[in-house]
Amino acid sequence: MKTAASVGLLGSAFAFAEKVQQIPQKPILLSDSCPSNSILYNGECQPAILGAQSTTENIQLNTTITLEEARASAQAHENFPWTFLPECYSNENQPDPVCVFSDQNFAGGRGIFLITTTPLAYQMLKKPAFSQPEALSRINQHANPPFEEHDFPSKGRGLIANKTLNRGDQIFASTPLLITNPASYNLVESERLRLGHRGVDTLPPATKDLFWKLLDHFKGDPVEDRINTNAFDISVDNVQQYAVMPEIAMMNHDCRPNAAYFWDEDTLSHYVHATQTIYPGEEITITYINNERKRADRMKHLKTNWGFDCTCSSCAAHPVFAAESDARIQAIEDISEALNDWTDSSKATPEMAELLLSLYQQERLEASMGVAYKHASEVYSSFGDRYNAIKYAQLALELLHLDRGFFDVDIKFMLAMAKDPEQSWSWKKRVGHKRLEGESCGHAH
Ligand SMILES: C[S@@+](CC[C@H](N)C(=O)[O-])C[C@H]1O[C@@H](n2cnc3c(N)ncnc32)[C@H](O)[C@@H]1O
Repeated sequence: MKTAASVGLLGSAFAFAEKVQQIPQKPILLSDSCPSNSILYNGECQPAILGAQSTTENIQLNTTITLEEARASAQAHENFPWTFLPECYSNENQPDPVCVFSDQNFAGGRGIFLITTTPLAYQMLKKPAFSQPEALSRINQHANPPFEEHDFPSKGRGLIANKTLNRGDQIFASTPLLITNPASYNLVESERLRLGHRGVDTLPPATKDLFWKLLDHFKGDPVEDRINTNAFDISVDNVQQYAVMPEIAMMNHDCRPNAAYFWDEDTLSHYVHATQTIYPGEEITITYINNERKRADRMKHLKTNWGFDCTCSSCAAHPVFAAESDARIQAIEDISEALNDWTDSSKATPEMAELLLSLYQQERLEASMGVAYKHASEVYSSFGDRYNAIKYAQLALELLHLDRGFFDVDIKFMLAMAKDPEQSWSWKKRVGHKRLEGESCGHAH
């Protein structure tokens, strides 16, 4: 199940933008030992920003310089990490300036721009994605993709498989064209938009084309609209941000998807893998939402946050089938809760976990089954059943990796479980618990 902290399509940022108050500015002040408009980097004060002090009515654009001048200024400073002198804005609501930092050399020349504060931008430079270019050797390999673009009448462009994909096959792994910090919504709208436009202007030409090819669903400002339609919710150093990867932005939503994605903070990359067999001609889909909820709730969420009427098969199902599906979703929630009960009065049994797995499969929720396998592994462990605990830990590991990435905490637990269930905190925790009549014994075998 996707949590609030995991990656997901943006949507909510659009709603958030509407609520932000726009208030007058304050002069930019930087808080290190360097003079204003500079930053301590590599032991030297370097020009960090090209400042513009704002007012609600009027941005003082006369303080800005052309892109070529910004490039020349950046080049004039040895070891300056950005291709252009960053442009920044601040105000009372956002005293820490928000700037556009652009690096055209990032990811072998694909480029990237960050709209964020100076400390966070420089923090990002420490990631292997920036500091060890070889960390990206498996990323952005988009030659001979296993899919083709296709136009769907009800939902626009999407991707269809052009070869059989098996569970675990990588569909792509991409770095973002841009990462933007929600703090930018504290700026007055015209400044926020200006940073976005400036950022796009700084991208290398081929990457800029990828940006302009993106869908603008809401038909507002052309840059912000493309960000709102296509951005994913990501986390960098525990700060929630939004990122646009043009490849995954071509994938449509399905409440019962056949692919899953995760964000890897070290490589600043977004991975997409098949979670089941996908045959040539089938659309490759992801979910934009937590899809373990009832149909009306899913449809409302997609309409409110993404502005579209979901047309996937589980949204379009006959009311009778939709009601059966909703009942299974309710059962998934109830059983998961029962399996999570580790008190002495817990009613959890391995049979319950088997039912949970069956419900996930019946609901075609394979992409998020990792958590169900984890429940199964733990409940078998709690009754001292070593081999079933290992079997389900192995299955959990595969699916959790595909859905949550390399460093998820449950992955660590399942790795340990697969190795030695006897060392798990859950081992034999429920041995001796009463099981319902007709069920097999609750003792270790
Ligand atoms: C990230 S884009 C996906 C690619 C998009 N179809 C395109 O042509 O570029 C998200 C947009 O695709 C459309 N879309 C995605 N999934 C859909 C679905 N299941 N039903 C209807 N529209 C969908 C909506 O317009 C949504 O705002």
